[in-house]
Amino acid sequence: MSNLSEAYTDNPLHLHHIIPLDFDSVRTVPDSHVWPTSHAFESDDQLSIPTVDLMDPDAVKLVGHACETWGVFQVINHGIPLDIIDEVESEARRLFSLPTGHKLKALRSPGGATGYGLARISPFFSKKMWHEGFTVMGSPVDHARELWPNDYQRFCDVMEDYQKKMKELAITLMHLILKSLDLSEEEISKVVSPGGASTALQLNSYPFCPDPSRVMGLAPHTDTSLLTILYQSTINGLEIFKDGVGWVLVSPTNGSLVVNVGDLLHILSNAQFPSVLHRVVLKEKQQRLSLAYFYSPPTDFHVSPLALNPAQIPLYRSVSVREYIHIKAKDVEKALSLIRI
Ligand SMILES: C=C1C[C@]23C[C@H]1CC[C@H]2[C@@]12CCC[C@@](C)(C(=O)O1)[C@H]2[C@@H]3C(=O)O
Ligand SMILES: O=C(O)CCC(=O)C(=O)O
Ligand SMILES: [Fe+2]
Repeated sequence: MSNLSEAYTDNPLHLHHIIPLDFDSVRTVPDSHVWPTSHAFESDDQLSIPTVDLMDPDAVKLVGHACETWGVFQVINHGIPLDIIDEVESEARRLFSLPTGHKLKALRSPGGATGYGLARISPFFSKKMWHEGFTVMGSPVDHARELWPNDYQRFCDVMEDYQKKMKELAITLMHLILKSLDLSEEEISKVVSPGGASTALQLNSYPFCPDPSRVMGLAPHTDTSLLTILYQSTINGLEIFKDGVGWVLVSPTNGSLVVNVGDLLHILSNAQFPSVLHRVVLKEKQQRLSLAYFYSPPTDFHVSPLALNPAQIPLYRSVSVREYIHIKAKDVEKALSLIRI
C-alpha cells in the first residue's frame, strides 16, 4: 500500500457517500441528484485558458504567467503518445460499461482510497453528483482482479504505463513552474524528486443523463495536489472559475492536456498561483470520460511558502502533505484558510 493511500485510510467515509446510483436503470433524475442552480454565473465571453507549447524556448515564462493569471493552462507538445491515452480511455470505458452490480465488486472500502465509487468530496454536498470514479494508486491489480478474474492484466499494464508517463510529465512541468518562481535547482530538487512523490490516477465517468441541465457532474472543488494533469476526451463539461469573470468552459482540444494548480502549489507559491476552482456540468446527452493524474510530494514532506523575496511574509504555515489531507477531509472548503497565518 502506498503512503498516499494510507493518508486517506485515516479519514474513512460512509458507504452511502461511496456507492454511486444505478445509472443504468434510471429513466428520470431522482430528487437526490437535482441541483437547483448549477448553471449560475456562467460567463458568456469567448474566453479561454492559455495554451503552452512545451517545446517553446520560453516555456518557463509562459507556464509561470499562466499559473499566475489563470491557475490552469493547456499543454501541447507534451510528449505523451496519443495511442497510450487512447488505450487508457478504452480501458476506462470497458470498466465503466460493466453493469453496476459488477462494478460494485471493486467498490472502494470506507477506509480505502482506491477502487470504484463516488468522489471523495461527496459528503460535503447535500445533493449527489452524476458521477462515478475509479481511483488508482500504483498497481490496480487487486480491484482489477475483482472485476475481471481472468482478464485483468491489460488493464493493469495500461494504467501503470500511463502513470509512469504522467509522472515524468508532472516532473517536467514542476521544474518549469518552480523555475518561473526563481527557485534554485537545489530547492527544486527537494520538492520534486523522481523517487519520492504521492500520485494518484482518477478515472472519471459522467454517465448518460436523461436531464443533464438539472444535475452536477462534479461539484466545485480545488484539487489537493501540487498539480493535476487532466485528459478530457472529446465532450464538453469542465468549467473553471475565474475571479471577476465567472465559470469559463474549458473545451477539449485534440490531444492536449489540461494542467491545473492544486492547493499544495498554491501554498508553495505563497498564493501567487491560484488553486483553481473547477466543476463539471453535463452539457450533452452523452457519457463523458476524463482521466485526472494528481502529483504531490511524499506524505511526510512539509509544504510551506518558498517563493519569498525579502519583502514578503509567508501567508501559510508549513504543513505536511499528510496533515493537509487530514484537514481537507474534515472541511474541504475551509482547508486553506485553516492554515493561513
Ligand atoms: C489523490 C487524490 C486526490 C483526490 C483524492 C485522492 C484520490 C481521488 C481524488 C479526487 C478526484 C475527484 C475530485 C476530488 C476532489 C475527489 O473527491 O477525489 C479529488 C481529490 C482531491 O484532489 O482532493
Ligand atoms: O472530469 C473533469 O474534467 C475534471 C475532473 C476533476 O476535476 C478531478 O478529477 O479532480
Ligand atoms: Fe479536480
